[in-house]
Amino acid sequence: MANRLIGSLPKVGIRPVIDGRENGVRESLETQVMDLAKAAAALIEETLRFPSGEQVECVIADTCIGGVAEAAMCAEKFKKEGVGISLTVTPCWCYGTEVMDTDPLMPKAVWGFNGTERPGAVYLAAALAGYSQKGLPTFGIYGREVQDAGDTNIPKDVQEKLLRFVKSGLAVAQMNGKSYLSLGYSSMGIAGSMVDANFLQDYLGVRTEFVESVEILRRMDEGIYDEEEFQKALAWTKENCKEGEDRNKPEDQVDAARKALEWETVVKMTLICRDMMNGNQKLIDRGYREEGLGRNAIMGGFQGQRQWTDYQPNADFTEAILNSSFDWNGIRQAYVFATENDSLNAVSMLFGHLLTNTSQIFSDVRTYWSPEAVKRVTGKELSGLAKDGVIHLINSGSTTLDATAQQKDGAGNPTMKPYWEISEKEVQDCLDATEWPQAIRDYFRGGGFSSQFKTQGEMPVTMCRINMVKGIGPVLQIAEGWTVELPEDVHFTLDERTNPTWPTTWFVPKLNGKGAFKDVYSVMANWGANHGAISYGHIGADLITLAAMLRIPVNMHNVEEEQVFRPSAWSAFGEDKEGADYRACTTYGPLYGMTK
Ligand SMILES: C[C@H](O)[C@@H](O)[C@@H](O)C(=O)CO
Ligand SMILES: [Mn+2]
Repeated sequence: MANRLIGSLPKVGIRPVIDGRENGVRESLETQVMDLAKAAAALIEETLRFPSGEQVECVIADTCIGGVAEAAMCAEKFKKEGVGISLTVTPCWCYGTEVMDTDPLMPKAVWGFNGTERPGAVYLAAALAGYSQKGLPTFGIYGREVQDAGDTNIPKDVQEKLLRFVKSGLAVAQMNGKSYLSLGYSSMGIAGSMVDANFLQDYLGVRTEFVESVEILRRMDEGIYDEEEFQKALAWTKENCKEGEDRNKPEDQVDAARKALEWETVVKMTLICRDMMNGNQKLIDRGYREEGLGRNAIMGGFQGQRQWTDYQPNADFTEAILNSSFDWNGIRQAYVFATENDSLNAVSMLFGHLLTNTSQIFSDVRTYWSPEAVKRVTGKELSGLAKDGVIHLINSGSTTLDATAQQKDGAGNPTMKPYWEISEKEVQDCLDATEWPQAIRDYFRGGGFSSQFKTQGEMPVTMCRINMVKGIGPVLQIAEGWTVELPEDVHFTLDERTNPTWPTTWFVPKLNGKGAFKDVYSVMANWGANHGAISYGHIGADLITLAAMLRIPVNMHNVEEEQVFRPSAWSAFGEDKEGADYRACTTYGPLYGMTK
């Protein structure tokens, strides 16, 4: 599937730099230097893909770069090719500031080959000194073990840093120039839904498209959606989205005709919200060119509660389907679509999506259950990973159906996969593991249908959240952990106490005995907002690298210190990594704008 956003996907520029002394030195190194560049390109292209499924493409400079002229020619080529991040590689001494990449917006790294025949590491240190001196924070990569000259094998520790840098750098480059579609504005006074357009612009290069929810009504009333697709989608929905038990009070329950109307409405809402994000040629063909162009949105948010949901069916179906890796058109890249228009959680979901290529979970961080409290209300002991307590993650709406954990990895473990690895059977299993009870009319007077499931099985996951703090700006918090499956009777009892018609994920954070991670309770007590974005896998180290590129300090994480990979300049801000991170982010400020 092709990238559905306007513009081409960013490429990885590789800069083989070399000692410029001709008549001997340079000639003796040309092959080795270029071979290193090719080895790095091969690793990246063989390993990484975009969320759209497209291959990551590397562009190597036409020549080795021995001086400023070749550096300028390389920069020119990168501009023409749409390069979004740069990786400089070399095994030898080069002339630091003469060959550096001076583009202030380009995430950059330097890999200094650890070999002693030529002083690659000395160049690395000199180059990083230059980048620090010029205010261009750059990642330094240096393998732990000495390699023999001409060895183009990339050691595991170098691979890990190369790929971490490239994944995070490509995430930065993919966000730049795209939009956040804000449908409606503030929801129930949730601070994250008071969309901060300056944050999105200055830190991510993302513009905010504010659209009133009335636009959805206009398009429904005037038929500005693809009728043929609507019929197909409605039939698929009736076939695959089974209504669950109506848990409304009898006096709030509505008849079959009203429910049928609500199903039609929520399916139309899904088509319309998707069209608003990324357009639809069918609308252009019918003369609705402006609507058909879409808003180039890489993420979106639906205000939902209140106003709209006091009047119209809620967007739980829309949010759940858009966030999933499939719909009536088949298996496809997930969208990033937040409920309650929580734009900060949308950004957190987008980070996870761009780093893992998988769909995302949006949850309230709802309840901490201690083993004692569970015992008190269920009579049962928590055990296994859950033995020290669990956190109930649950929110109506925008959790991907992939979070039913019906997809399996090679070893048969529950997982959430990039869409191109998901089978038709797994899609059906995800759908069959989900029911769609009528929305609770106490909350959603206009009705609608909520996705109801529980995450079945243990999966490694990472919950993160961007929080906005006046006086600092954005901060990021990260909690790696696992989903757990509680015994059915325990799950039922706990779930019934809250909103059993919504999707539940039981979460256990990885504890390290320190600070916010000294116990499960402290993780919840230190969570900075009502929402968290949850992604498959332990991706905390990738998130830390990405945050540093964006100059967003990390206020809480449970990633092992040796995995923390930030630009080399961060070490100049002090030995205490957390404080240094804050000082560096404050010093460099947001990538695309100014803080004041
Ligand atoms: C009670 C509110 O209506 C729910 O939506 C609440 O659980 C929230 O999701 C608030 O973030
Ligand atoms: Mn919520």
